[in-house]
Amino acid sequence: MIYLHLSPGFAPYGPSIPFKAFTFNGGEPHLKLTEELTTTDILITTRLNSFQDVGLLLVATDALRRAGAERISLFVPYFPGARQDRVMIPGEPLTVKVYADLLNAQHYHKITVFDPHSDVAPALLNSVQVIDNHAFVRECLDQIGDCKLIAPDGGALKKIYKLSEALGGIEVVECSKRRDVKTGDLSGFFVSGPDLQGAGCVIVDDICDGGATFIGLADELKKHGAGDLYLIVSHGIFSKGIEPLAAQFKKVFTTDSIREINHPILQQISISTFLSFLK
Ligand SMILES: O=P(O)(O)OC[C@H]1O[C@H](OP(=O)(O)OP(=O)(O)O)[C@H](O)[C@@H]1O
Repeated sequence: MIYLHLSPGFAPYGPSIPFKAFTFNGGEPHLKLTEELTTTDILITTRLNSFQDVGLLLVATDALRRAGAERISLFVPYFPGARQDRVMIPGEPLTVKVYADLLNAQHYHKITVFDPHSDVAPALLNSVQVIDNHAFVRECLDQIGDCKLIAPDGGALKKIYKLSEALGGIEVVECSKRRDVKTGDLSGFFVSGPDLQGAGCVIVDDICDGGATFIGLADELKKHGAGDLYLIVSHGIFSKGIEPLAAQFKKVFTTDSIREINHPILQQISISTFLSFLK
């Protein structure tokens, strides 16, 4: 197997098939393979953060097939549109299915995703492989030490209990929040259970976007007597930057699945660390 690393600097497991990518003046993505393929078994790695990224992936897949590739797999750790996995308001799209249909139409041998937001994307994809967040969280906890695992909302409960079991039964504290369907605003953070008595607390979740979920919950955890607070998120969008999180958390851990970002309280662990199956 050889790799085609479509996102520069991302997931460099081995040398990439050489190519030149550029955008035409009209905005269309374009790509040209600059050497003949030495094998027909290819793994494409890419971030898919925009339709431009998807466009490049589709033309790259076509170029590979025309150059003789027979078995093409895809590694896309952050699956796009994953949070629009249900239609809450009439008139909205089911975005996760739009992306899944586009990728399924490419007939990839296997599509590998990392810690998807819900079961919906994996259920929609043909030949999918899901990598859970266990190895990633274990590596972060090795640096944090004793702590309680915080499940930020009802949607995270199933995953966090599985994680706790995989990590030897770390105590889970269940929390909840309310998100307004129309505005997306958050309210009503709730921490269950007795006073936390200064215990270190680690919120584990799949995505940090603006961070309101975690900042609101951090306030509530402190009111419940939490000690040092940590945040572990598989996919760091950080659309409002790290600074608001820095006021609440001693350290934030994430991967480079979406982008690279530098901040003194942020530790980014390369996604490639957890992908032994690719070697
Ligand atoms: O950083 P933020 O902007 O606060 O967003 C992060 C939160 O958003 C996602 O959940 P979401 O609220 O969409 O969960 P749901 O799918 O259960 O509604 C994600 O799993 C986080 O919990």
